[in-house]
Amino acid sequence: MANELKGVQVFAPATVANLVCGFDVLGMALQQPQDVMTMRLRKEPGIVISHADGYDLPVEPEKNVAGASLLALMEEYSEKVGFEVIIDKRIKPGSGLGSSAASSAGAVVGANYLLGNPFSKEDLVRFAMNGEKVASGVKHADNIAPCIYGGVTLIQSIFPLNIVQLTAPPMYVTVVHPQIEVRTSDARQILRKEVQLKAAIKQWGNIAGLVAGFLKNDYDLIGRSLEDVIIEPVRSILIPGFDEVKKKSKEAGALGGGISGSGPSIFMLSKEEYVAKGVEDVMIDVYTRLGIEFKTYVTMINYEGAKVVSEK
Ligand SMILES: Nc1ncnc2c1ncn2[C@@H]1O[C@H](COP(=O)(O)OP(=O)(O)O)[C@@H](O)[C@H]1O
Ligand SMILES: N[C@@H](CCOP(=O)(O)O)C(=O)O
Repeated sequence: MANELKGVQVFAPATVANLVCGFDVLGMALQQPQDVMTMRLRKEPGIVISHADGYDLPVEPEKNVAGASLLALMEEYSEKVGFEVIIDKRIKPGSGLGSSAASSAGAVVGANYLLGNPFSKEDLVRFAMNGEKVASGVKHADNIAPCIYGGVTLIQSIFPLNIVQLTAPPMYVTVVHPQIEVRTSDARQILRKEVQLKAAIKQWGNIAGLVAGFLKNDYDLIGRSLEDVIIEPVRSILIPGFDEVKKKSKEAGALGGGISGSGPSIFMLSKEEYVAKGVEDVMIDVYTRLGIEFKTYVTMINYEGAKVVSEK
């Protein structure tokens, strides 16, 4: 039964997908930045979307990732319903911080709450994957899953969907977002479709090592496993300053890191806050010298995920 609520405000976190070696299967939710969405039930069926963020994004439901996700949810809901969605994006589209996932996930989390929570988190991931299809042409779940579940997630299988929520020790995440746009669809287009067996062996060893490091709270193992021999060599050429940021961040004590999602954002993991702040200084120095506009964040893993923060 739908809640007799006027409306809700939803926070949906940025996410770091891939986590270096786990292309399309690993992802982590961040405490900052977050998208803010205001949603309410409409008496008439249908979806009305507006943006309060100045981004020139489509508002036709089937062209906006939030709308596409809500359409999937409405198809499975037992009654005809309608939603109004006001999106205030704090995660810039094309950032590599799961902008499309935040809008998709926030929309279905808010809708589910307004309907009295009839759907499971796994259902919500399935619905929100329709938003990723609009954004990048592919129904990947490695941003959506951590955005909805929080923390760190593993997509063991996409079809059928099997999400494994991992434990992970507290870590600082330093992010630099060079203000250039790298669309996920483009960053997928340039990838080779086949890999060498030698590279595959190294990659799946790193994925297993990274997952084991998270589960064992083993920071050294996490650091040693943050290596990508398949995707990063191809995509890093799209990101000016990448190699220098990576090298100098490690020298500053970071555990490791790499491209956030499909880029251009770069993330680095650190055990201590002072190291995370030193890594931020490295990032500021590199992009100031390159003369490229950028934003930085020093944040932590968000163990909660997208949530309704207030009722209107
Ligand atoms: N509500 C929305 N939020 C973010 N992106 C959207 C939204 N609706 C449509 N899009 C499209 O999705 C693309 C952003 O997806 P993507 O390139 O994956 O960015 P990110 O890497 O930040 O997730 C943009 O090009 C934009 O046109
Ligand atoms: N696995 C995807 C992740 C895209 O993340 P985003 O934050 O750039 O949307 C990919 O690498 O293509």
